[in-house]
Amino acid sequence: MSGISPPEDDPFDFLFKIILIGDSNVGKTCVVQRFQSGVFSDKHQNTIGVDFSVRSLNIEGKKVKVQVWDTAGQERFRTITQSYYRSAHGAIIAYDITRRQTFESVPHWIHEVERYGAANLMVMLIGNKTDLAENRQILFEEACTLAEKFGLLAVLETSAKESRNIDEVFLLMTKELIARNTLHFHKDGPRNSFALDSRPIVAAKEPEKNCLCG
Ligand SMILES: Nc1nc2c(ncn2[C@@H]2O[C@H](COP(=O)(O)OP(=O)(O)OP(=O)(O)O)[C@@H](O)[C@H]2O)c(=O)[nH]1
Repeated sequence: MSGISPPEDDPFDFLFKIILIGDSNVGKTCVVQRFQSGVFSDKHQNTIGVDFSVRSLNIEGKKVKVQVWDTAGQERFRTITQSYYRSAHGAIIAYDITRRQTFESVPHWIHEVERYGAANLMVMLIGNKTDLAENRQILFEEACTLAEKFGLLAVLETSAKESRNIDEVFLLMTKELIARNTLHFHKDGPRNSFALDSRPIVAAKEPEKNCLCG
């Protein structure tokens, strides 16, 4: 476990905790590293327990602090990682588009979230490693069907290696969290406001690889 708490004198309008879960080796740590510092490393080291990182975003004039909890996918750390679900506002479940087994685990991760997370925890699905498209085993449409079945917020396909859709994942989640936490700003309700606000962000880079559910 590593990381530091954000300084208390660093002001922000919103603080959101997002937990990243999914099978081992799907690329969770690489996604977080790409989001936090813009780098990708081929050197692989399995996460031990949970790693913490933070990044500040400016969204529509609001300073948003995003804390990301990168969890170990390995079974032996399950008890530790489960204890982090409760305080999360959002969960991102990751699978590897080149390994069907990691996609078949997604319902298991959804059940974990339902079991250990808060009742209103927002859940998104990401299919990582799109740079390995020639080895693809899961169609994007399959992921959308699954996400709709379980009422997830959205599905995005990403590549930590090629920096595809990484910021978009966190922006999408964060914007929805802001919308849900500022209901009084949105006379049409959070869902409508969110759809209007967030679609262009995702569509800008990978129009065919995002699906907003619900
Ligand atoms: N080609 C490709 N490889 C990736 C990508 N993201 C991660 N990898 C590789 O996949 C392997 C696993 O990445 P990690 O980020 O450590 O996986 P993890 O899901 O955090 O694994 P655990 O810590 O065990 O849960 C590493 O060898 C990475 O270099 C990607 O977008 N494309």
